[in-house]
Amino acid sequence: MPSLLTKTALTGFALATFVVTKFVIRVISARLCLRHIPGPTSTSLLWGEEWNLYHDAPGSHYLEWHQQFGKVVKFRGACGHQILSITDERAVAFIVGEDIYRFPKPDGVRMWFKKTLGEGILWIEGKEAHEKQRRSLAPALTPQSVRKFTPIFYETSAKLAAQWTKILDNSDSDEVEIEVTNWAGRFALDTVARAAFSYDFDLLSGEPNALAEALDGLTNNENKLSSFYMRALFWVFPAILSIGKKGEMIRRVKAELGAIACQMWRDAKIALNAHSTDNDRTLMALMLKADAISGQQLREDEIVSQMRTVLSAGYETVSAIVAWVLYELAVNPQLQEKLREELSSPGDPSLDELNSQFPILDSVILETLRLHPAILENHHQAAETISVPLAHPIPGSSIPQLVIPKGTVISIPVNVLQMDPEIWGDDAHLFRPERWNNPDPTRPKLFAFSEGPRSCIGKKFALAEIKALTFTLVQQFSFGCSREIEQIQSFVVRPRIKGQVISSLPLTVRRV
Ligand code: HEM
Repeated sequence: MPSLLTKTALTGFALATFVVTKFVIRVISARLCLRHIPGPTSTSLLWGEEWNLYHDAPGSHYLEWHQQFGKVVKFRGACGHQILSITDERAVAFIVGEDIYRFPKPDGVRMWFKKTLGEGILWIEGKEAHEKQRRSLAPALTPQSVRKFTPIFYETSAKLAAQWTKILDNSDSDEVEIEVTNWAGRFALDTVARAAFSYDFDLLSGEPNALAEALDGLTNNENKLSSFYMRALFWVFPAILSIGKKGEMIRRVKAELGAIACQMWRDAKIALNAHSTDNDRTLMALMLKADAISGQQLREDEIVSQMRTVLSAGYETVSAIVAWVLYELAVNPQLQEKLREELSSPGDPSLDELNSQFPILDSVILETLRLHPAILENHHQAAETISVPLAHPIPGSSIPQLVIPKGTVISIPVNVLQMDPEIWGDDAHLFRPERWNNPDPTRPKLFAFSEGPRSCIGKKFALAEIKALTFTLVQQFSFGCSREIEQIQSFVVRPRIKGQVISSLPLTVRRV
């Protein structure tokens, strides 16, 4: 008679064999299903293409592959897992459109958001749960709400300009070199925190701030080996996000941001209960008000996760785009002069004026978003085996469809979509804001904010604050660049001096 121990061991063994067999069958059938998809041969058994994707110019391999293999490309990630890179316009519209909930974020990406921000809108999946969170955030980011935040955008812009004036005043020269990415980050975090819940990190006073440094350290990879391991492996082993120094940093930032958000939530709640209208200018108060009206009543932890998410989503992206706008103006002096002429009207324009009266400003920002998308890849994972329609059949086939097996990770490379010569012309790789004058209405839109039900909910907020800052800075300063600058892949795509490790953008700044 087998003992209880033997029985348990046999059951365990049978279970493990079942799980492993199921996994192997799934991997083999996925491989068979995708065997006709072209792509590069793997350069590393262990890392697949991750090493090259991480270390070479951001997005450069996606550009090469799609030029060579067409609009659907298969490549390997770490530990042999298969990734599909898709730029076919019909397939992309299908994946990010109404079917988005069948293509959730990959497990590793969700784990990252959960660990750093909590169970907010960037983490949540499922139509009903996501729509609930989106509905509660939406009233705080409507054009009317953004109008209420516009004075904050000008105040933080003026603070930044005052700091640069001080630097110039303290210099013997009428031209100084300023490291712009650091100031852009301070501007973006101060702005979003003030708009979100009237919290002033006061980073624009120029003093060091431990939380801001931790937040930056969390996502600024700066090509460290540890950041590479994390990026390469979290797809297959999401638990890697809990270990080591980075894991510790993740926990600390989450706790500190949570403490601030908690306090602000309580203050906003007191103001709401007292029917005070003073607080109506913050994103959190607008959210609470909308919830009270709808009777939805979000819990404290839900609101706190959402506030962390808003801070994080609105910080790095805006900071990167501000840096790239100033860089493009610095290396295009004639355009910078034309823009200065356009922005020469006195006083701060209203939001409506900012959005309607400055076509050069508009085109500079759109062209920057096109050539320097902050979020380079939009990642998804097929929740089930799904047949996706294609505009262009896979080479060698006539079937305008692609069957994507359950579990396959999908990457939509934004730079390839936004630099496709068939759409943007032979000069697609050049910064040419004029292409936005009278654009062809049939031309696909930018993908920098994504599209569909999960597209960026803060787009109008982001555009307004970037416009207000550009307006303020270009009126007061002129910019030049004497260094060779390249892109570096961090959480977002940042600038750095060519050949250096750390992200930075030193620009020469003068008063006008
Ligand atoms: C230039 C600046 C910005 C860019 C380029 C940008 C880009 C994006 C992109 C590409 C997504 C989709 C992400 C995905 O599908 O994985 C996204 C989502 C999101 N963004 Fe932004 N963003 C910017 C600024 C902001 C700001 C300022 C806020 C808040 C005030 C914000 C809040 C959000 C939120 C909450 C989501 C999640 C939406 C959802 O899942 O329904 N973003 N953003």
